[in-house]
Amino acid sequence: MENENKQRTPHKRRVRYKGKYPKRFEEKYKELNPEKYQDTIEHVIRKGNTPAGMHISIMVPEILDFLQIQPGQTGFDATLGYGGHTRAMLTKLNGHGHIYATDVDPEESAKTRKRLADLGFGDDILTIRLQNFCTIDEIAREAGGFDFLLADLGVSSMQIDNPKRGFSFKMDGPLDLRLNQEKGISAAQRLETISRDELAGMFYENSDEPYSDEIARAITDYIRRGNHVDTTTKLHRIIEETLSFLPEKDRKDTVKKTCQRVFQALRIDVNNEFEVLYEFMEKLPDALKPGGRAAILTFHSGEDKLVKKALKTGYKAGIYSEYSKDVVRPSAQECAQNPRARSTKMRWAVKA
Ligand SMILES: C[S@@+](CC[C@H](N)C(=O)[O-])C[C@H]1O[C@@H](n2cnc3c(N)ncnc32)[C@H](O)[C@@H]1O
Repeated sequence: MENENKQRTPHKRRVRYKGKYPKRFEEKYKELNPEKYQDTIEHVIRKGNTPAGMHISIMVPEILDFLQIQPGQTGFDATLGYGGHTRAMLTKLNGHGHIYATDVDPEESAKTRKRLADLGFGDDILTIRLQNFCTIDEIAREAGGFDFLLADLGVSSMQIDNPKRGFSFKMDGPLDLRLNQEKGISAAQRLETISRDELAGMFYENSDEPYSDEIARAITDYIRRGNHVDTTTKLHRIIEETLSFLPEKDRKDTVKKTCQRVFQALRIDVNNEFEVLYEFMEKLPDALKPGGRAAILTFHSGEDKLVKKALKTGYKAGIYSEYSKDVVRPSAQECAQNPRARSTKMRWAVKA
């Protein structure tokens, strides 16, 4: 009875705990300032993640071991990115020699140029060009040929993690996928004009997508009804709906893998990745000095097949004295620490 007489206090809902880590890319103020918040960065890396605005370079010891860089040599880093490999190679030069580096991303390469200059790697030892690596012949002419060369293909973590670039289906953003947002057309624009058959062919040829036809049909039907596939979320949803016929137990995983393949196929297309890689591999032998060493990291089977074939053909023609008959893979420990290393394959060749 006593209880009934007690005045009821209205139940107050507890405020939901939002967690102490910022979740949105723009809020990651500590991670986005790696030089300032070193301990936060180390903590994120120890947990097996890549801090926002940063890229963890892959297979650094294996690359350095193969390239055998000596002070006084001239090298080429075809894919500057965050500059981690460039920095490691510069350190091997010990203040003597020169590295030329290219990247097509104006936003990230400007940041990397500053970061490396702040570390003491200025124009005297490092030349950075906002240029496609398929112009390797021009740069080799200027440099007088290369003793060592690295190409770490694909995209950097900074590009993947920045929702404004549209590389990841996991974050909402414009469906762009260009490495240089100042040139060419975005993936969204490409989808506006491409035919259904060509789109299905693109998904199949660039990424071996098993549901190429179904997804191409769903996208082109959606556009024909007057809609635009202009965000990562819209494309993700279309893929999800297209695969809704799958048994529930397999669906989530298949949708994820399909998204990865479809986004990759579009990225390859809007950046002409196979065309420029083919041109680069054709020009590579003439860019190397006799005895010059080249290492190439690939991240999917299309790239790897192209690189493997070019090196094998060059070896058979006597252009290379040695080449990697088997791929070199990152260690299990590296893959555990950096999951983005898992799909990496390294191939190499030595100019005769
Ligand atoms: C995997 S990241 C390189 C990361 C770098 N090795 C590091 O340690 O930070 C690949 C980079 O290559 C650039 N890239 C891709 N294709 C290119 C091309 N055809 N020409 C020049 N740069 C390219 C991308 O913009 C990206 O910055």
